[in-house]
Amino acid sequence: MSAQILDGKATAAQIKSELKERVAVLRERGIVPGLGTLLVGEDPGSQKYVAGKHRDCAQVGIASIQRELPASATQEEIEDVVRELNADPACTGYIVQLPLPKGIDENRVLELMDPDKDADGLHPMNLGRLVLNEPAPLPCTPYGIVRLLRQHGVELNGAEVVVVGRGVTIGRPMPLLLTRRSENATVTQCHTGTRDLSAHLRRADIVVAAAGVPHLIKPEDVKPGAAVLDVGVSRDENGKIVGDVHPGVAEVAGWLSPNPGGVGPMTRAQLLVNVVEAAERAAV
Ligand SMILES: Nc1nc2c(c(=O)[nH]1)N[C@@H](CN(C=O)c1ccc(C(=O)N[C@@H](CCC(=O)O)C(=O)O)cc1)CN2
Repeated sequence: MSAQILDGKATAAQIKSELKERVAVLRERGIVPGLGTLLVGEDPGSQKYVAGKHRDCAQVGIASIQRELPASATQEEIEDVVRELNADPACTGYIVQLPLPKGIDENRVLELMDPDKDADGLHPMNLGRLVLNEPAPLPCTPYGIVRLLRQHGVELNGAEVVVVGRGVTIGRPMPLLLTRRSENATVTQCHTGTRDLSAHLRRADIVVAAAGVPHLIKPEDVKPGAAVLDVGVSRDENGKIVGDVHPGVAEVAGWLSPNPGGVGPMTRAQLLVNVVEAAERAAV
């Protein structure tokens, strides 16, 4: 038996069509939501993701503000653009595409952002609000995953979830989201220091694989019927995506998110949700 597909492309398309209507309502009131992006360097993956975000904006009627700096940009040059986006009234929300080049203090850049314009939910103030259970823009990939699971009827309430990874965009915030009362899952966070990863994985009803290690999750590690989300992105010699999940997992899992076509489009859709919600909040 083959796993059911957690179709991120289709779910994201549905979210975008709802957002298009909400943006139209805002525009009728003279409010134009605008997403800013700051891309530093020439990483082809990051360039592709940013281009995708602006394509999505065009589809739903959100204005685009694109800022780019070379990989040689200094901390000060990057921070100057952040200050500019903070002050730009046309930019109602923005993101700094991560990772930033080596030698740049990413946390200092994130901290300098206006938390009210943080479309990624990664500003320390907004991550703190998530910890405190206060309203805040939610980190895009983790909330995209929650919506993808809900859309496909995967039960979160009481589920045993294993998150593999501890990065700032997914691994750290994912357990915070899943353990809220509204999701009510039990989460084990695993990482490169976990002694017996397979033992944890075999107990999981849901696996979120965000380690960036090609084919880390093997069929024999997965409980039959589990939902498996492949979030890892490595590239082969032709630039093709290789996920964290071995293709054989499709024969064991109950649900599987393809990669590409699973969590990536949901990350982008959730970004638009954050931009629209911020514009709606500001309009009241
Ligand atoms: N500021 C941020 N930086 C990064 C984030 C983030 O949420 N905020 N997450 C990742 C990259 N990311 C978003 O920026 C992202 C990853 C993947 C996709 C996507 O649509 N992927 C497609 C495949 C595209 C391809 O062929 O390469 C898919 O999965 O179908 C969008 C956004 C790190 N940085």
